[in-house]
Amino acid sequence: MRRSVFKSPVFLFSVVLIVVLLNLSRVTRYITGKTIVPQGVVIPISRFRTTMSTIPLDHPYYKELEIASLAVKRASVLTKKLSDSIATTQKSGTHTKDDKSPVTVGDYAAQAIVNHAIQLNFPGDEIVGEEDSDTLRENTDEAKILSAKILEIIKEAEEETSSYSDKVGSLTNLNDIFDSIDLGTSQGGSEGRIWALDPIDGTKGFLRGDQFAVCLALIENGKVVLGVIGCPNLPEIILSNEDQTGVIGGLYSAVKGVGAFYTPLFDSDEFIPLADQERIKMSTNTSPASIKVVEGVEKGHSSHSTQSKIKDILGLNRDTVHRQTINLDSQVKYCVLAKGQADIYLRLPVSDTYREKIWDHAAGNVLVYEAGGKVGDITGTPLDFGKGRYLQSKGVIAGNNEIFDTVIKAVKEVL
Ligand SMILES: Nc1ncnc2c1ncn2[C@@H]1O[C@H](COP(=O)(O)O)[C@@H](OP(=O)(O)O)[C@H]1O
Ligand SMILES: [Mg+2]
Ligand SMILES: [Mg+2]
Ligand SMILES: [Mg+2]
Repeated sequence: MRRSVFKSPVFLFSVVLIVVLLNLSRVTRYITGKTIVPQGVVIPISRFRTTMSTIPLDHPYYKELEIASLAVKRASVLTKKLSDSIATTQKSGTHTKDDKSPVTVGDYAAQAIVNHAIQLNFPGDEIVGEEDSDTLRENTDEAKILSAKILEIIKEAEEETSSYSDKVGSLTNLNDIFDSIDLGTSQGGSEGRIWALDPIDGTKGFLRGDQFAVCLALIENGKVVLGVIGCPNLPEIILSNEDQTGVIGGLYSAVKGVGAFYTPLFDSDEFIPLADQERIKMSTNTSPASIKVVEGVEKGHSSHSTQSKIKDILGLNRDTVHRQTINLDSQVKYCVLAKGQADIYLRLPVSDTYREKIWDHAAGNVLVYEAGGKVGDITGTPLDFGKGRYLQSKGVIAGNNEIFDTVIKAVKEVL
């Protein structure tokens, strides 16, 4: 009997050869750990994955995102260490500013690190930063103690994150540190590229050992186009004030037109491209029985009594409202919202004259919009980041797209 052509060695060899050729890139990757793309260029696997994903490597602001993420990560490593030994920071590392608000060695050191990275990579850009070095340059014992501590903690953080020094640089003496802090004096405005930096947002939370965030945004011609928020103490899952679990430390990023993303903050000592991060989305919940509201902790920063009235009008039950309210310091509130773990953020003004600072909201703003939500002032008007160092509006309200208008209606009813 004639042997079937399908069983001939030549045929079987040809089939194996075709399969191998079709999977050449996989086979090469298996053997060498590298990937060969058709042009014969060898690139690392993580970059290959990014190229193949829906988010291209050449997405807008890729380099800005990489530098911002590394700088925020280094500042987060530094502030997390201080936060874990908060008793020492409280005692000798804190100064009270003229407006009676606290500033710590962590705020100064984080601002120096991030400003330095921006200047090194984007020397033509301006920076609106919260802090300045005036107090540190004074000839006092307090200034000397604070400055020595700042130099020490910056050196420590740089050593721990030395793998990214080629990208974000390093600071080795106090003069350079003071000059770097003072790069943050831009008056803001509606033209050009301006970074907004809050080196520690929620300093009061930081000093309690609670939530705080390192917040950096890029504003272009008055519009926020990129935001990176390092949340060193934030658990991955926030269900209520009592129920919070999962990995501690999150990095939240958004690029206008690309999306909003989450990745653990301390897992990796390199920049994770967005394609390898988790895309995050706002909720669509509008049910009064299950919606969650995020608010600040400090009663001096937002009116908790006005917020209670708004929750009443929205139909939250008085017996369960405490379980539906999550109190968190800093811009971590925007992160929890963007991740779909809460539906509304209420920040009702305590005074008629207070104007919010752009660095307190810029990064969170683009994060919420890119996750599919809205942010406005108490009238629902979008926040204008092109008016200088301050917003010229009152309060902040944010929510998912479905609920936002209803919340604004309730706010108007109460005010
Ligand atoms: N009267 C006030 N109303 C609203 N925000 C205020 C305020 N006084 C201070 N803040 C701001 O509230 C921020 C903290 O927000 P939250 O209360 O949501 O944690 C502070 O940021 P810093 O901690 O960076 O100084 C500070 O800028
Ligand atoms: Mg402050
Ligand atoms: Mg702040
Ligand atoms: Mg701050």
